[in-house]
Amino acid sequence: MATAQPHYKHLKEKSVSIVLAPFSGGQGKGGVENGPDYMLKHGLEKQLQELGWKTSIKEPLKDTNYEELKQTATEKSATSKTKRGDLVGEATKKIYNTCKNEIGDDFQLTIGGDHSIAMGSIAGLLQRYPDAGIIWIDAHADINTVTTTESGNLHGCPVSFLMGLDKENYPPELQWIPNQVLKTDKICYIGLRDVDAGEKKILQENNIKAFSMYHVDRFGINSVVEMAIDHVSKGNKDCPLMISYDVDALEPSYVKCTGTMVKNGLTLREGFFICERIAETGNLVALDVVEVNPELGTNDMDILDTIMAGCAVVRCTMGETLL
Ligand SMILES: NC(=[NH2+])NCCC[C@H](N)C(=O)O
Ligand SMILES: [Mn+2]
Ligand SMILES: [Mn+2]
Repeated sequence: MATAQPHYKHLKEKSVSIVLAPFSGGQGKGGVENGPDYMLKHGLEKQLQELGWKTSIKEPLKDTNYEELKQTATEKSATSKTKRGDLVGEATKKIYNTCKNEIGDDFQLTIGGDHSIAMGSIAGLLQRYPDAGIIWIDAHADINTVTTTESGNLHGCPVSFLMGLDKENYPPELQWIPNQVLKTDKICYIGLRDVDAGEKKILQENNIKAFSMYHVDRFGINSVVEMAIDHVSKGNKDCPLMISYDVDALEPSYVKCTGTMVKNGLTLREGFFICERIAETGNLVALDVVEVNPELGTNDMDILDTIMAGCAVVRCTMGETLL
């Protein structure tokens, strides 16, 4: 049976802005800033053109060398428990401004970088599509607050900052995030399996919808994706949708080059199916692909596997279907 070619009903034409976010300051490991470069070298732009997309590249971080700054940055700023708030604040604000002001009617494709960059991409997207639903694919909930974080790494916190949780304790550099730009009932997780105790409490107290690996096994990936779409769409069949995709959601035997691997993840097919099914709704307007870290590979095969998985996530989201 042939699947209909996905369409993108909110876009005027099949045109994509590829926002490069080569940033690693949201966590401690170097190399994740090279994710965009590797994915482009692997032919991502051409792959999109072959799927019928007009492409253009945006580089919000071009004028600053964040890697150099990261070397010299003090691990913790005096005002906050979280690390490198100054760098993360500055980088995500630039990504935000690009996503808010420079995408027009294009599809917004942001390539990380660590997951802290989603503060910029999601806040920016929600300025253009205030009702958009966010489907967050990840082994982690990334909803720690300044108070709950154990690692101090801001890539473990973007969701809480977007929701305005624990706002009194934000590092000053992250005060730019529009207050409560993301509503607690407009996000749904798939793939969770490593959630900190403080995060579990936040998820429960705020009634945030989450499908862990248990739910994927219990209901099957098809039902889980359906429930996720329904939850964030709130009965609107034309609700714009965004996927924020952390490649560590996938089973690490296929995706080894990522900074916080967790075993027992989604199979590649489950991981791709999520994107294909959401694309089929015609409501997709944006995607993040984050946490591809080519430097963590011990051999070329491992690196290639991870890059290929990242590129395949993009293609499945942007119209590649099995006919
Ligand atoms: N985007 C990620 N890979 N996040 C991992 C977060 C891990 C842990 N929960 C922390 O807050 O440090
Ligand atoms: Mn993760
Ligand atoms: Mn993540």
